[in-house]
Amino acid sequence: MTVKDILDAIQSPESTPADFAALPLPESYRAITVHKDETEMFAGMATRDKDPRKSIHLDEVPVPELGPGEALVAVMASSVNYNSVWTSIFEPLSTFGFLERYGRTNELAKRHDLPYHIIGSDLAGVVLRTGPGVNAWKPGDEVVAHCLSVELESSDGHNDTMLDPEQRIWGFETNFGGLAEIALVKSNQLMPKPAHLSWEEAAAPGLVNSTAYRQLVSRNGAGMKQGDNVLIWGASGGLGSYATQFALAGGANPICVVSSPQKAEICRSMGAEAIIDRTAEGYRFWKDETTQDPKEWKRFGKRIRELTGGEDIDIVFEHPGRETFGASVFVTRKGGTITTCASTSGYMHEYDNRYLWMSLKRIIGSHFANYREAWEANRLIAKGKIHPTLSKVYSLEDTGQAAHDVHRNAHQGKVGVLCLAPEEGLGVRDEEKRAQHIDAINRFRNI
Ligand SMILES: C/C=C/C(=O)SCCNC(=O)CCNC(=O)[C@H](O)C(C)(C)COP(=O)(O)OP(=O)(O)OC[C@H]1O[C@@H](n2cnc3c(N)ncnc32)[C@H](O)[C@@H]1OP(=O)(O)O
Ligand SMILES: NC(=O)C1=CN([C@@H]2O[C@H](COP(=O)(O)OP(=O)(O)OC[C@H]3O[C@@H](n4cnc5c(N)ncnc54)[C@H](OP(=O)(O)O)[C@@H]3O)[C@@H](O)[C@H]2O)C=CC1
Repeated sequence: MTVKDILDAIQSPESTPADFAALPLPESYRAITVHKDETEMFAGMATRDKDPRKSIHLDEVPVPELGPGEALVAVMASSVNYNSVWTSIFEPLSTFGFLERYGRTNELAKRHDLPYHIIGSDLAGVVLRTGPGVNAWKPGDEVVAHCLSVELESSDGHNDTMLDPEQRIWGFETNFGGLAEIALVKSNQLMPKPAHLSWEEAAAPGLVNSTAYRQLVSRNGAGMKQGDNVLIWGASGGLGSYATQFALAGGANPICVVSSPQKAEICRSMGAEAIIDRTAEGYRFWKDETTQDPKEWKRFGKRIRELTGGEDIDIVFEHPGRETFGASVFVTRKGGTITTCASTSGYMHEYDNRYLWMSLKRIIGSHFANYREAWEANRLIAKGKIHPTLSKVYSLEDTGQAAHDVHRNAHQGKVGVLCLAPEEGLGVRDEEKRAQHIDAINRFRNI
């Protein structure tokens, strides 16, 4: 039995759940990994020069043992998230520390502590096997998986599953991730695959869409409302391309920040009107490595007022971090919210706290999404209210190049990876709904 037999079953319209259940599992499969004995390979290099193509490998690995409440999924497609870039450059920490820590928690979790880390936090595919106690899913189900892995043995996470003390991001803080032909997930990560999308389109939104949903829309995040002015950094990037759609769909007014005319054009085609090209306008929020320039914050704020008819920002959708955070706090209106989920340009932020307390602003930390938020975010994709922003699609072999593109900010929207799927465009089950949304689905393709 090989993965080829699994693919044949998936591609045959006659396959039944019983056929999938009867398929023997292969002994091994191909997976994208980083290696524990290479964690020092970039020591001393500048972040920008660390090259994921050197640290990312395609290996043949054994199929992991299946535990209670878990599922093995045949992965048709996955996508590149920035967390895989962080893993591949071993910043801010080597992710092997996460696997070791997880491995110490219980007997079954020891499986995750290996000398290789199979990365990837998105997938679209087909359930192969479910472990004891799984009733909601069965072999043959077409699924996507969100990346929240929780144990839920502590009451801390019972109201909001992101608050579980054993909260981990699958494929980043756990092993057996989605950039592979087979993945191991907890069955509570599974959600129905949107029927009008191909495998690679369905695999693209998961992580960033759910994150943007919590950070911007959910009451656990900024709780955006109609008419809000929302400043969106990287508005055509992974997170930003979904934040922009949520702002537009929710009756808010996105002020999109991008770094090229081409990216400005994509935002315009999504329906945004207020767009700032940060490269063309040359903002330099830092005079040097240690000194910010409040005059530049003001110039940026003035530009926002020009675009909004004199209004300031209700919500900042933050993730660049150190480079932009001082400006983000400054341009927020009295009582407004800065919501942050990352620090791509540096995590030691500096801002003028007088503008925060005197104007009663709030900073909200946000991370991925709880079970329910991830489900709601996927539901919006399935309903055709929010669309994938897939631009380019790579083969599993070329994942290193795909991660390199994202690291260098040479990509648009989301970058997809074909795992078992032999070509793009497969897996669409609802052609009628697809036809209704085809322009939006293809908006980011091949740009
Ligand atoms: C969905 C996608 C998401 C993304 O893409 S996010 C971007 C990628 N992710 C990242 O870059 C995040 C990477 N993660 C990290 O950098 C680290 O993960 C953290 C900095 C978040 C945490 O580091 P840690 O080493 O896990 O935690 P500590 O708090 O620095 O150290 C743990 C020790 O500190 C003790 N401690 C914790 N809180 C307190 C306290 N309040 N008072 C005193 N001690 C405390 C603990 O007990 C423990 O101790 P003991 O080492 O002895 O076991
Ligand atoms: N905590 C969480 O749950 C999550 C955190 N993240 C983190 O969020 C960050 C962004 O992820 P994602 O959106 O997928 O990445 P992308 O690279 O796809 O998009 C980020 C965009 O931000 C803009 N940007 C990058 N650097 C700067 C800068 N110095 N100043 C201003 N704008 C900048 C760029 O757009 P442009 O050049 O057009 O301005 C870029 O396209 C990563 O660090 C990631 O790890 C992501 C998802 C979930």
